[in-house]
Amino acid sequence: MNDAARFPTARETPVAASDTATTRAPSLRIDLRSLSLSGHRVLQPLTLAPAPRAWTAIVGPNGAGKSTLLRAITGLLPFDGTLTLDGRPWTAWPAKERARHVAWLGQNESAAEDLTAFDVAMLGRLPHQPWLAPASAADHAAVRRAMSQTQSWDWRDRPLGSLSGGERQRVLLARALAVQSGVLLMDEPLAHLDPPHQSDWVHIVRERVTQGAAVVSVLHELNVALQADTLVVMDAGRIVHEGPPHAPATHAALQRVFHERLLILQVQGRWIALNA
Ligand SMILES: Nc1ncnc2c1ncn2[C@@H]1O[C@H](COP(=O)(O)OP(=O)(O)OP(=O)(O)O)[C@@H](O)[C@H]1O
Repeated sequence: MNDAARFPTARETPVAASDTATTRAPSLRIDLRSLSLSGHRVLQPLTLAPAPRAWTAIVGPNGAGKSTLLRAITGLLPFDGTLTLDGRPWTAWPAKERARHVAWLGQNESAAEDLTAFDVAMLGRLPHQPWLAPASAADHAAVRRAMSQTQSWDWRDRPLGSLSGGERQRVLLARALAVQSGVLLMDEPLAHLDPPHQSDWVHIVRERVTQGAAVVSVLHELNVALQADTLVVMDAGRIVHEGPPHAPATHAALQRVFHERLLILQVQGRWIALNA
């Protein structure tokens, strides 16, 4: 029996009382003048302020600067400009408090391969735990909930290094969800996920957004990105368009940055992009 047969899908996961609680998304904002890596200017002037109760998808061609922007807005890369959380400079926040507000799932993240999947997901609770204190009942409940949502609870006792690419990604996603933060930033979260788990991911994002969170994801899967509330289209280190997925201007921007190599169609009420 596979794990999907033993565990409820994200859609079916029972909603615990704590999951219905409203999340307050602090306002995160980056005003960037420039960002250079190894002497090469990678990002041009831009501003991004992800809205609460909304899912923002960042899309664009390879090398456009999507991952760099996401790492900058997570405070992981120095740049010329300002980064604020609730109007207060990023660096003025105590790191632990900041980490309770903003959770991050990086691209191809490395993690301690010999830790169990459960312990990896529990790392998401560190910002909630006093120094050297054991995990609380609330920590256990948050981890169980996150691992059930991503259908990774089945492997909780297995070392991370023994999991397949998709299984590992679902554990790392559980770690980010377990933070229960108001802002959730994810770089290529669908990497290695099969189509049903991609759909589950969309459902999880929708649930977090309904609760009040601001979710930002860098995505190569345009068909998934077209389900977001807002698309941020990047090209050559710039944000060239920001708009809803149904807007003709958004479709035109996508066509421009992908050199008219797309067919953007509406099928059964949903926008999809085919390679042309
Ligand atoms: N350490 C580095 N030194 C110099 N240039 C870098 C460095 N890291 C990234 N770059 C360059 O910065 C640009 C933006 O990279 P980034 O990874 O942000 O793009 P991306 O839009 O996420 O691309 P992809 O879709 O291929 O993942 C690319 O041209 C890349 O080659």
